[in-house]
Amino acid sequence: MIKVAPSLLSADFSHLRRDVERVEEAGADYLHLDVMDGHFVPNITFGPPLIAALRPHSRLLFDVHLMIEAPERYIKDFVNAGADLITVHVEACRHLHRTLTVIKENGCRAGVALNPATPPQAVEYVLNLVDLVLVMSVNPGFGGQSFIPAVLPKISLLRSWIEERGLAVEIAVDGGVNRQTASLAVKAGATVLVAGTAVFAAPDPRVVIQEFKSI
Ligand SMILES: O=C(CO)[C@@H](O)[C@H](O)COP(=O)(O)O
Ligand SMILES: [Fe+2]
Repeated sequence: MIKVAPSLLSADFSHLRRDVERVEEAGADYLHLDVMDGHFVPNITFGPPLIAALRPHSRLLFDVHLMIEAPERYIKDFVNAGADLITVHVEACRHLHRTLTVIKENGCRAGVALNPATPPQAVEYVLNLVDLVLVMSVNPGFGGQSFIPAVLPKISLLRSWIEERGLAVEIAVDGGVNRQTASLAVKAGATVLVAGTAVFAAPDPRVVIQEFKSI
């Protein structure tokens, strides 16, 4: 069954609680929280206080996508804020194995993200440590960009490694996910669809979420 993770980046920032409740009622599985620091990516969003403020109002799995340099400095803050899954970028971690271990030791699920130009081999030796691999299908930093189809073979290769090793690792695809690209990503082996614009700009998010879940 495909899981859907609406990205809060495309919500109405003056009505965040309302929008979170809306996607939860519409059948979302995760709430995808894009944290950006203005260094790793050219944009700044929000941090632990906002996540902590939303936490009491939702039972969704809080999926925190850290687009920040040296994320190991902030793992505890995001755990305390209520993250259930913390995903770090392979490009932002000097000691990826250690950072993923720290996330797990803090009782959180661990994810690792790959930019479009990063080869899948970059996560080959940590696949046994993670719960999720996040394949970026846009260059991170902004919502509303177009899906880069060149990442599809990367999803397929990761899926084959996961199957060969008998691991229970989700593959999420993030960026430019809409009706067409969602099908391509699922065919390639993705099991989690992150979507901002497609969900929050839709007249009825429920229709989109249910469509994605039934692919
Ligand atoms: O991490 C990111 C962007 O860096 C994503 O989570 C986007 O927020 C997805 O937005 P859409 O491409 O679906 O509008
Ligand atoms: Fe994201």
